[in-house]
Amino acid sequence: MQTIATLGPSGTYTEQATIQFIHGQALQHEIQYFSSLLKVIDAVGKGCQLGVVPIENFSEGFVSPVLDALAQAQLHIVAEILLPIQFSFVSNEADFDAIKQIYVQFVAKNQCSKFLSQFEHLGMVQTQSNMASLQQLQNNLKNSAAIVPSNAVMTKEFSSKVTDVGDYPNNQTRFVVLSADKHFHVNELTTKANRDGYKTSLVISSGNDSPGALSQILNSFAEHSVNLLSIISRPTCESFGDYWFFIDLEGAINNVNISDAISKIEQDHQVKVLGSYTCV
Ligand SMILES: O=C(O)C(=O)C[C@]1(C(=O)O)C=C[C@@H](O)C=C1
Repeated sequence: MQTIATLGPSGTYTEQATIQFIHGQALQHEIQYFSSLLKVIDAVGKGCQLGVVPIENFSEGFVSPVLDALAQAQLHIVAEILLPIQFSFVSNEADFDAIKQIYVQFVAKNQCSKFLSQFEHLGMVQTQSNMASLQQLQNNLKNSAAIVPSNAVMTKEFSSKVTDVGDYPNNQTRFVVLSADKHFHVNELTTKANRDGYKTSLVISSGNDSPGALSQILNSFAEHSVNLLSIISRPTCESFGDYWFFIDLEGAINNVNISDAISKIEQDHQVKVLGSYTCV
């Protein structure tokens, strides 16, 4: 049976996105759990045919370790999934003064920064996944608390529960489905393709540091009437001043304006197409 890699233990938002994808596409894939997002990415095309990872949170921005891994990996984004995210704070200490440590996933931490600011003086134990935060709390209940997905805990499981501790009420995270095979078929009849349209994600190397390098890239898109949805830079970690530009464009790669703009940019820069996909 084919497998799809996701972030474990079971109960993460990434698993929820994975299940939504499997059901929406009527796939028979078995879910395989990994303890970190990098391990999920690493498994795609090796043990697992597909993988799902979060790429951007509505307030926190892009998930940097995922971008960095995608710049290097030979993988393709074949679909995107958007999920509402809500966190709760749970503990068996009724008195908050008794809490000495809080387990929280590294991306979730910044999505709950206002609520967590009252515990600034405490040790935050950063975890790799929201369900790892819950498991660590269950293994070490005394003087501890955790930030967990609201739907992961029963109402009476902990004596203290504060629901909806995120900074923004309409918090959302965007997840991407990765495949080693760029022709992996996503069934568009079951997608919202017609409503939301295609998006194309690129990684462009900044190349030789020269005046106007970035504006040259942006001008190529403007000249071809291509709408940019987002742009973010990440260090390549090869030398100072060397960056990857991650760019999301509105439209599919087979749109002639997009392919012409990319061909022009390729004259001076290395361009990698991460994928052309819709929200499913
Ligand atoms: O899937 C989960 O529950 C995770 O722990 C991962 C993750 C992420 O890294 O973005 C997923 C969604 C939320 O934005 C916070 C955490």
